[in-house]
Amino acid sequence: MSDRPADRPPPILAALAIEKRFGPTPVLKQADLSIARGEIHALLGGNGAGKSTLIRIVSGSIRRDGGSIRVDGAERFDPAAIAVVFQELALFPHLTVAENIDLPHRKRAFGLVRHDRRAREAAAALAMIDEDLAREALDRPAAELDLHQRQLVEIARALSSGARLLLLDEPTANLTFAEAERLFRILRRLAARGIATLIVSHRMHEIRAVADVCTVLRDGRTVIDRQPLRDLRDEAIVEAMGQGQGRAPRQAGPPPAQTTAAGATIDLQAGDLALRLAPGSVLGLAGAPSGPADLIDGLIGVRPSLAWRIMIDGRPMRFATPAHAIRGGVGYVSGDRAEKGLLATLPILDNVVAAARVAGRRWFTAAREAAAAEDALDRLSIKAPSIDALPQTLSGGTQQKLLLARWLERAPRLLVLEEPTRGVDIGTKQEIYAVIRRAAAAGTVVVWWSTEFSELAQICDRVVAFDLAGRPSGLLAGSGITDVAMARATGMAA
Ligand SMILES: Nc1ncnc2c1ncn2[C@@H]1O[C@H](COP(=O)(O)OP(=O)(O)OP(=O)(O)O)[C@@H](O)[C@H]1O
Repeated sequence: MSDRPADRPPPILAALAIEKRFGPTPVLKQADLSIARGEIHALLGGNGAGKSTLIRIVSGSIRRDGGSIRVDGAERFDPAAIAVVFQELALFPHLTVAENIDLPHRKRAFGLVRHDRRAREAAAALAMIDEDLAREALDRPAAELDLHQRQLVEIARALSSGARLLLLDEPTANLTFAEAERLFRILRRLAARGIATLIVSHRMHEIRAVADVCTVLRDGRTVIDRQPLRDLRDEAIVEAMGQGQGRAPRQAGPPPAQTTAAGATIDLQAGDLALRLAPGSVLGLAGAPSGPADLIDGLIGVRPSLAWRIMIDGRPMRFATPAHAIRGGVGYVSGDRAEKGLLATLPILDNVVAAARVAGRRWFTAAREAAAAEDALDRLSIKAPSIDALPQTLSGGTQQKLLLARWLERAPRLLVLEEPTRGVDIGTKQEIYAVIRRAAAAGTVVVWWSTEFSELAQICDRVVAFDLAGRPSGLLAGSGITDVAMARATGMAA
């Protein structure tokens, strides 16, 4: 049946002709995914292409409607062989790291609990990943670890349960530059021991840095099936995703319809560092969250900044609440879409027009709101069944685009962006950059925090770097804004 040479082992995973529909909507249409032992495999595709759905099927968390899955050539396999490494909420915070690693064994245990042996096994699993972490963290509650460390503990748990394929869905979205590098080194080390990884990422430079081969999904179908990345140029991949030149994004759209007097000058001062943001400036913020978050909170009216004095048009900027800030011409795209961004119980329409309503103190739906929302969805290529659907039915990256869509029709005086491209696909990132450039051209001052240094380097005039303690540690400008300079100034160099 197979044309595989007899001496080559079967792939660790062969998922063939996978089909899935949600209600009447087909989401996976004969998708194939095949992963060899010990390879790092990138699963690529635009927002809503079906990547997360395929991962959920392969890991057994949802059922497929069609197709077959084999692990090591067998249809019956130990589900623990394939493990999803979640980013958050997968560890019990009050249990120690060792107990968390040990948890999956408990449900299988019979007879005496061999406590010391278990502890040794947990230590060995974590040491395989990071010896320092194994030495100092095993007896600490998981709650004390940072996100990156928790992710490593989860990998250790998967390995100690017998996983031979790790599934990582956008694992670097909340990591610093150095943490992402460290994760990749670990994945490569595991690959050398025969552990395969499937990684989903929209960051092409990361994919190139870590993965060997890729599979590309487009509209639920496999359009590139397990090709070595070195044989594929970026353009070919983007084209296969359906995001090449032919897609003609509506970048050069009309100027924003409801122009809030753009053209403010903002002065920022922290200690010796003073900078003036003239209308149309794009200021990047780089570094661990605490520094950028303090400045951002001050700018959007959440609470006065501890470190920064903020003036707008020569007067101290003090908004009592975020609603006041919106009315004062401040736009904000939160990086935490679940907590601070999306109105989860309200339809897409309300999410898109939320800013306009707060600014105009309107709370009812007008026909032109629906038209504006449709237009915003169209402009950011947002794939949604209708403007009446709830945001939860959208893919992760699509939800992110929804937050930005609010500001497409307005030209705020100041637009504050927190990781607006997190989880957003390559084609749409370019559209978002175009939106930022267009807002700046209309006189909006843009302040933009991103952990993806290469995008700050592409677009910003200046970048303030923050060190790991949250203090401003450098100001970069023009050609001085490089990945390396930012990594160094933020203390995130690998
Ligand atoms: N529970 C659900 N009900 C209805 N539709 C769903 C559900 N889950 C996913 N979908 C739809 O399935 C499609 C594929 O979503 P999926 O999350 O797999 O995409 P993705 O490729 O992972 O996207 P992203 O890159 O944005 O994370 C999307 O159009 C999404 O709206």
